[in-house]
Amino acid sequence: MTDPAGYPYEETHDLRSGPNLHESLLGLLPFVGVWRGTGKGGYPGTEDFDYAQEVRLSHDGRPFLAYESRAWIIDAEGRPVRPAAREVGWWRPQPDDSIEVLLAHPTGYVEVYVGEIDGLKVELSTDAVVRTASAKEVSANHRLYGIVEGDLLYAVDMAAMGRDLTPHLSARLKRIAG
Ligand code: HEM
Repeated sequence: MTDPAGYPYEETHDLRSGPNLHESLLGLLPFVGVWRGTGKGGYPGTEDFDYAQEVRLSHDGRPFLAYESRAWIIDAEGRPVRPAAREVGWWRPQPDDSIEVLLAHPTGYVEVYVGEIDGLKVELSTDAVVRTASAKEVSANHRLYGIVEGDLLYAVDMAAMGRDLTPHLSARLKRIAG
């Protein structure tokens, strides 16, 4: 029995169950799911690092995807060292294959991206990065996501601490559900 006080609508990362995918999300269908894998990161002046990450892209039948990501630093054997970046937000595809993405971070940033969906590729550039007074200086980010051999690959370039866009992250994630 459902909890009478619970939220009454279903959300899913699995296209075989739950509400029908809104037709405006058809171009993003290959991205819907739960993904897990590892990546490498770095930035000038900081030590390179390895990380693991889980990303969930889900929908509730409306014309946007819910996006959640949790990452953690790993050692050379893949063991967790400490929790790292989290981000949550929304992917909002538009009728002309452009896309608007909003992301919020616990490190004090809110980002608005604009970009393009091109087949199995989504390319995003920040239109605005707003940060709290205590956050480090980040002025722009660029992200490229792609489905390659069924995996979710991405790379992030970041303009921070007075630098232009410079590689910060790249990862390959495998579908673990959906
Ligand atoms: C998978 C996601 C991410 C991971 C695992 C990650 C991890 C790291 C690590 C380990 C560092 C080195 C210094 C430190 O430990 O603080 C770092 C630096 C930094 N990261 Fe990330 N990060 C991620 C995503 C992001 C995102 C999305 C942003 C911005 C919106 C960001 C902004 C920064 C900044 C500003 C620095 C400092 C650079 C400097 O001091 O020169 N990171 N990150």
